[in-house]
Amino acid sequence: MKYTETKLSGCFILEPAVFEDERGYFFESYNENKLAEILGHNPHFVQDNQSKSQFGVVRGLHMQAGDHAQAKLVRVLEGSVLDVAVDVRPNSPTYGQHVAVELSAENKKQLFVPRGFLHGFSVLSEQAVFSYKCDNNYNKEAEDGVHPLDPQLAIDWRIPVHRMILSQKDKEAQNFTALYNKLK
Ligand SMILES: Cc1cn([C@H]2C[C@H](O)[C@@H](COP(=O)(O)OP(=O)(O)O[C@H]3O[C@@H](C)C(=O)[C@@H](O)[C@H]3O)O2)c(=O)[nH]c1=O
Repeated sequence: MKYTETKLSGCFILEPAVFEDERGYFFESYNENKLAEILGHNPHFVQDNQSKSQFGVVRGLHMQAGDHAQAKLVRVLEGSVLDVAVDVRPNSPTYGQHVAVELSAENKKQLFVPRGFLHGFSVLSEQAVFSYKCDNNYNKEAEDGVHPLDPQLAIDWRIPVHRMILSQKDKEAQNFTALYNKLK
């Protein structure tokens, strides 16, 4: 497995070794020991999620607060997405910075998003099936987020604004300053 730490400490791009032969391919989509070696700690994943979305969908930016914070190991089973992680760890030197990585069924890349990050993705292909592991359970009351088009974050989702499809919750999400004031 190849891996690269992004400019945001603890946030890693993983590239599993893919074995191809006349039947197709094989790869380890998750290996606890290898991941623990890369991260230097062993996240205990307790929930797997899967969603399907059409072109232009932007899901995010989401997080769960406090004791309900979640680290996520994310990948794409069908299509391609631009996956975005924003560092909102209060004392982090890269606070407010983000990384954006194209994840696809084709490139089989994964992103490990630590606790204390906002996370979201946009769908670049006609459809995309997105899959992720979480190290803490879903808790509706602990959900928090920031509008994906927040001007301070200035994320290029690589989708024309008039084609973006957002949930009602995401359309109504607070701005980055409001989250900052809550977390500080
Ligand atoms: C996230 C989640 C949602 N749900 C329910 C609540 C709601 O009725 C329905 C759809 O939820 P949402 O609109 O929040 O789904 P979605 O916008 O896909 O939310 C997800 O976005 C990505 C970017 C993330 O990082 C995830 O952690 C999660 O926040 O599914 C669960 O039952 N369990 C869960 O873990």
